[in-house]
Amino acid sequence: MSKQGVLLVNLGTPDSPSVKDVRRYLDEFLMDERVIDISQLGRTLLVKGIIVPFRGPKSAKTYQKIWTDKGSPLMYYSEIMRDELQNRLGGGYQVELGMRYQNPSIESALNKLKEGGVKNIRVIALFPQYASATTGSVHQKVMEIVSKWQAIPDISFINSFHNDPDMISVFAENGRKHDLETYDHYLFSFHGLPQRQLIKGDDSKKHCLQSSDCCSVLTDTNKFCYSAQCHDTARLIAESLNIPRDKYTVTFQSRLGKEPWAQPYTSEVVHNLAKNGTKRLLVFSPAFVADCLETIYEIAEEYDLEFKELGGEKVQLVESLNTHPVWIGVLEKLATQTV
Ligand SMILES: C=CC1=C(C)c2cc3[nH]c(cc4nc(cc5[nH]c(cc1n2)c(C)c5CCC(=O)O)C(CCC(=O)O)=C4C)c(C)c3C=C
Ligand SMILES: [Fe+2]
Ligand SMILES: [Fe+2]
Repeated sequence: MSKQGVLLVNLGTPDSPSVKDVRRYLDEFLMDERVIDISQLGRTLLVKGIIVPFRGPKSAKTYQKIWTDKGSPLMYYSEIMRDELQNRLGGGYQVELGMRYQNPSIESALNKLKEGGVKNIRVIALFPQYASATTGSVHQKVMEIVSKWQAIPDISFINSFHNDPDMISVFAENGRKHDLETYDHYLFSFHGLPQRQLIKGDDSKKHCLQSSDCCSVLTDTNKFCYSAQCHDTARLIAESLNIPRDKYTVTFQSRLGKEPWAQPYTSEVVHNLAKNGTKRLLVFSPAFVADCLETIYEIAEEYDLEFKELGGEKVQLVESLNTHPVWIGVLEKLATQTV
């Protein structure tokens, strides 16, 4: 009997923390028209002329700080997710891992599934909240590759899983490991997105960024809004930990460039909280399923340092889903559920 195929896709990471490999990674990543969604000429000048040459060496230094003897955290956690999911699903399934940028490529993972003769493919982009720049880009790439195959099997895509109750419970459990009541305030810091992309993602053109709270409450009409899905994830984690609404803030980090991104910015909120006398800050980062540069370095090191310089005592990162068995159970559910 032929197997069922599962393709897990994460963002990707450089092959090594060398300047050359980081530049190659940034080039592929930022030349994606869904990530920097401006004209081809504008993107080429910006990415190849400015970001890759200048950001490459700076980024390489931060990658060197988080690199371990097992490699990039994003990669090794993703590999364990693949192996653990394969163990859970057993011989009736073939699970492969692809990265949207760099290695292993989505194409190589899809080819393994083709060689394995799978009868169908379930694509799971490892981003809880939908954004065109992440999940959308993964789905486009898969469709581009598979559209060239002679025999195209049944293919299904998971759009998002921002409110999965088991995923929420893992973030909550990881939060509880930190003596919640010893913190003055809690942040839910999500990866940012240019505001332009939020507006573009609203097909109705009636909701995103049209009023003060339109991107902070998830409804039927803005169900694909990245910001609204992030707010929903944060609300669910906060509710399961009994964190009152005035004790937490939803923020967006990792802004690139000068144009406006989803707000408020994590860096500004961290600064304001420190200046207003907040001493201990617990930070969840539920846009990521695995700890990576953006959590291990940006939150746990950079924000912690800046917070302390302004009078705060501690910015504590809550660990990500990583290899938690309940999270692997979520993947199993996403791989087998009827869509
Ligand atoms: C215009 C630029 C970017 C957009 C839009 C963007 C969206 C986006 N990214 C993630 C997840 C991750 N991003 C990571 C790193 C990273 N992101 C950008 C730029 C944009 N991201 C850059 C330039 C980098 C590289 C690092 C740096 O130089 O700062 C990572 C970490 C990868 C790792 O190897 O650890 C993740 C994960 C999401 C979820 C998202 C939109 C929703
Ligand atoms: Fe990013
Ligand atoms: Fe919105």
